Amino acid sequence: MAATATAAAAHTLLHLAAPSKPSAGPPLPPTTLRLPGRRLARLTASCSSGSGNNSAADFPNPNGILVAPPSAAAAASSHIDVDVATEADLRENGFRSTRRTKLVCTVGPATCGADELEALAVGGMNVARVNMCHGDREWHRGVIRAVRRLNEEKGFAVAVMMDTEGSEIHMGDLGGAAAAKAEDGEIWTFSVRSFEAPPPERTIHVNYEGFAEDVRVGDELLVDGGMARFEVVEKLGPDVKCRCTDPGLLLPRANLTFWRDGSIVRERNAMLPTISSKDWLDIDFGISEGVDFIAVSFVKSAEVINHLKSYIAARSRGSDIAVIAKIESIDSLKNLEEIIRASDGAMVARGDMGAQIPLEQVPSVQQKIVKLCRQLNKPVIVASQLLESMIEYPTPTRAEVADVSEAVRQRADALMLSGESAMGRYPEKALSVLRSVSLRIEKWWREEKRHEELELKDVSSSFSDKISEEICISAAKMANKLEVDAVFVYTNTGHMASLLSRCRPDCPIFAFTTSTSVRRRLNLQWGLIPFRLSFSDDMESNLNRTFSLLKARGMIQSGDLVIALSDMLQSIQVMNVP
Ligand SMILES: Nc1ncnc2c1ncn2[C@@H]1O[C@H](COP(=O)(O)OP(=O)(O)OP(=O)(O)O)[C@@H](O)[C@H]1O
Ligand SMILES: CC(=O)C(=O)O
Ligand SMILES: [K+]
Ligand SMILES: [Mg+2]
Repeated sequence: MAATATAAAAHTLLHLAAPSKPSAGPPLPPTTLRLPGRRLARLTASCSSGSGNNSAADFPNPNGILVAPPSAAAAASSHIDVDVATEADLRENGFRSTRRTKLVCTVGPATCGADELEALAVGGMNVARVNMCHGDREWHRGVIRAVRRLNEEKGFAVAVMMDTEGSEIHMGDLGGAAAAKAEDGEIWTFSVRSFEAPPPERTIHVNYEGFAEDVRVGDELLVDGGMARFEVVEKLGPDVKCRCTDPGLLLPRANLTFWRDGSIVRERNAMLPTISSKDWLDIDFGISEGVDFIAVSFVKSAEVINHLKSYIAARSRGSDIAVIAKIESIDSLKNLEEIIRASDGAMVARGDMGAQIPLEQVPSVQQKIVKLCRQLNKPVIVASQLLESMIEYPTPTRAEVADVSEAVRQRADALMLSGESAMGRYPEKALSVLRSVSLRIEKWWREEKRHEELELKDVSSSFSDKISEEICISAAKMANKLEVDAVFVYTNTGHMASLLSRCRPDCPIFAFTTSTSVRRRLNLQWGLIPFRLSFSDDMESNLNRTFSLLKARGMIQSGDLVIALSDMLQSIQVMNVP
């Protein structure tokens, strides 16, 4: 095999040495890539020049190697698409120390500029989230396109997630104000009337028509699950007068719940649709902008997920958008398993969840959802308030670091920043805290050789899928016992890569796929390093080509021990890189 590998390497290198564009530039020494920092940004900034407005134009990556655009399938045989942030991580830290936990950043006013987005990508953002609760479609379009441009021009593979607004009860947008402060004893008016901006003083619009009818004098009104509390003192037609009993900050479009005798009141509001008419328009927008994930807020049942999935299948003609169920309401907890089975992944949306169940139940619910998702082979994101204090301060609290550590220790696929990256003062610092805490806990876990005693139940329904599942379980065991450097998986749909990720092996998983969109979606899953590469069903030649391409970029070395799997052949091989 060594002989063929050398021949293949020579063949491929010939291609690399003769790029079709003179602009490829001289190769840069690998040591010029450093994470974190702005250096990479400046280095790659020149890459965009000359690509004009042709988004599919070839461009040299920082290593001087020509990288194929997604559409250049014919020319792709000697190309491999690698995320520049991951490549730098691999070069700097080696296989064993790459980060396994994925990072999602909510993009907002603090991070929507091209430079800020690039800084997040350099800092390890795997998925950019836009929240349709805030901003208008034009704003979101700008962000989605900026992320795409970053990927095309600078070699990142950041996926885009659109999060629906949902139709739970919430306040209006405060007429443009960033926040309002409610003080103890003040009387505020919550009204279903619409107001010209700015609304009268101490007046809040409520989006739910039935609000004034459903509440009763004496009810307790909670803003964002307890950021501020009010007691209903008087009802006057569409207006409800409330006295502030727990002072706090009111943020635009904050969630509202009302409580009676210690229980949350869910009368007609329980009948609100999960996907409102505005959400459907947003979903159409997301489909046309080609987002990778749609996260559905306030999911109540599996039915709504199935409905959305068939809508997407009919609308998006082949391009696959993954549907993530946000677990944040009492109903979603009641129907948890069927919802997760129907979805392509789940989010533990602790913000609203904490407003619907007692706070002390949130940690155990989180653990339960993370475990269930792992069993059902669905990626899971732990979200909200991970580093809340970093909205204002440059360092996290000890408790926040402990919370992040716990989510990493539970081996959630991904962690998410909300306000910290959307409107906080230190988005890059917050991301770097997630990154360093993830790396540290993952390392500690490996050093302690803690392979948790999670007995993985069968997930596959077809016999062929069962074979893939068993291969992945065996490969992960072998990888741990033989202490291999990486598992390579050649996968068309990404399924075998996710089955491997589910086993949470000690080494990273290099997932090779022919599809740009599959590659972006795999970016949400634990331990996967997705590459785009065209390959055949001849594993010998796939491996030789991959080895020489990765070696040429300094990402692997002769002698590295690798296990290789393929979902076409359902094969498993163990070998040293020649
Ligand atoms: N596109 C945006 N424009 C303006 N502000 C935004 C935007 N996205 C997020 N924010 C701000 O960041 C805060 C946190 O974002 P986050 O996405 O967690 O929203 P949220 O209102 O808590 O809703 P959700 O329950 O869907 O997470 C928001 O309350 C809002 O103030
Ligand atoms: C993320 C989200 O929607 C929540 O925590 O409520
Ligand atoms: K939302
Ligand atoms: Mg929410």
